[in-house]
Amino acid sequence: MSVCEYKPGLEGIPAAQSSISYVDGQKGILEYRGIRIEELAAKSTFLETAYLLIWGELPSKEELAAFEEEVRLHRRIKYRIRDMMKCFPESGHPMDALQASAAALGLFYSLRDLHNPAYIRDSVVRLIATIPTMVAAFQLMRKGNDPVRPRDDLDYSANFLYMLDEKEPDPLAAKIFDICLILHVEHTMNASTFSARVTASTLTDPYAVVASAVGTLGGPLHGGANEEVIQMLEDIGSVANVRPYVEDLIQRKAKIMGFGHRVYKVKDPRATILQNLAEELFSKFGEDKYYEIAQEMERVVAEKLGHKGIYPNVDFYSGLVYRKMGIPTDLFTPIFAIARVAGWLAHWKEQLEENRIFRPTQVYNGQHEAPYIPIDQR
Ligand SMILES: CC(=O)SCCNC(=O)CCNC(=O)[C@H](O)C(C)(C)COP(=O)(O)OP(=O)(O)OC[C@H]1O[C@@H](n2cnc3c(N)ncnc32)[C@H](O)[C@@H]1OP(=O)(O)O
Ligand SMILES: O=C([O-])CC(=O)C(=O)O
Repeated sequence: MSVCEYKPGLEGIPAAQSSISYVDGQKGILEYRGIRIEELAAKSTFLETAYLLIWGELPSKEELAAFEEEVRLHRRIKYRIRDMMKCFPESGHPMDALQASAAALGLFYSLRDLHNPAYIRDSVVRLIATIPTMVAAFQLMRKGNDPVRPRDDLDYSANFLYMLDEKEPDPLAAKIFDICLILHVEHTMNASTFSARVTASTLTDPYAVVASAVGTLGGPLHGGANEEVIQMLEDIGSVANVRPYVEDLIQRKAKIMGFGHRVYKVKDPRATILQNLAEELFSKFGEDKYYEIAQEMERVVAEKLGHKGIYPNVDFYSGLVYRKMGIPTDLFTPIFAIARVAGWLAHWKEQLEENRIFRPTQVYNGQHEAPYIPIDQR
C-alpha cells in the first residue's frame, strides 16, 4: 500500500463513495441525488426530500403519503424519555439534551437487525418523527411547562412550530421553515456526517449513529455557527460598527462566524436562498434591524477576504429567518439537527450497503524506547 501524505482535517481525501449529494464549490452548486437544491427548495417538501435522499428516488404519490403517515404516527415520545428529559438541567444546551435523548432511544430499541429493510425503515421513521418532538419537549420543559402532544392535523414543519409554543404557526412561516429543513438536510462528507458514517461502520445501532452526529454538529466550526452569528450581529450593534469589528477579527486572525467553507469558495447557494426567505418574512412580518448589519458584513468580508474564497455559508442567514419566527437562538442548531438527521440516515443506510469499518492510520511523531522514570525522580 502506498503511503499517503498527511492532510490535516483530511482535506481533499475521499472517505466514501456516495451517490447521495454533490457539491461544486467553485460554481456554488449543490445537488441531492442529482437534483439542484434551488429546484427542491421551490417544489419539494422536507419529507419528500428526506425520502429521496434515503431511498434514492422521488417517491410516488402513494409512497409519499405512506411515509408521511408513518412519520405522523411515530411523533410521540415515550413517557420514560419525557420523564428523563424532565431531569435535565434547564440551563443545559438543547443540543446536549437532544444528544442524550437520541442516544436514550437505543435503550428501548436495542435489538439490531441491520440487514432487514423493515428495521432500517422503522428506525428512519422513528428518528425523523421523534427528533422534533424531543427538541420541542425540552424547550417547553425548561420553561417549566409540560410538553404538548403532536397535532395529527398539522404537517411535519407546522407541527414542530406548534409544539414549540403551543400556537398554530402562520402558514407562510411554516412553509419557509420546511424549506429551511430542505436546505439543511444533507451536505456530502461534512464533519457530522463523517462522524455518523464512522459510528455506523462499527455496526452499532442508528440511535448511537445519530447521537454521535448530533454531538459533532453542535461545535461552532460546524452547525453551532448559526447561533454564534446572531450573537456576533448583536455585539456589532450598528452598521457603522461593522467595518472596525471585521477588521479587528481579521487582525486577530479570529474566524468570522457564518463565513468560509471547506468546499465552497463562492457564496453558498443555500445562503442565497435563505437570504431571500428572510426577505420574504421581513416583508410580511416587519424588518429586523440585524439584517442591514448582516448585509454590510457580507460586503465588508467579501472586500477583505473574498480573495481567499471567504463568503457567507449556510449558517449566516438562517438565524435571521428563525429569529423572525420568534425561535430562541439556542434552538437554531437543534433545528439544523432536525433536518440533518435524514441526511445522516441516508449515509447510515449507504454505509451499511458496502460496509468496511473505518480505521485510518496516523503519522506517529512521538518518542520510541522512552525510559520509565520512577515517580520520586520526576
Ligand atoms: C454547516 C457548516 O458547517 S458551514 C461552516 C460553519 N462554520 C463557520 O461559519 C465558522 C467559521 N468558518 C470557519 O471556521 C472555516 O471557514 C471552516 C471551519 C468552515 C472551514 O475551515 P477550513 O476549510 O479548515 O479553512 P481554514 O481554517 O484552513 O481557512 C483557510 C483560510 O481562510 C481563512 N478563513 C476561513 N474561514 C474564515 C472565517 N470564517 N473568517 C476569517 N478567515 C477565515 C483562514 O484564516 C485561512 O487563512 P490563511 O490561509 O491566510 O491562514
Ligand atoms: O459541508 C460542510 O463541511 C459543512 C456542512 O455540513 C454544510 O455546509 O452543510
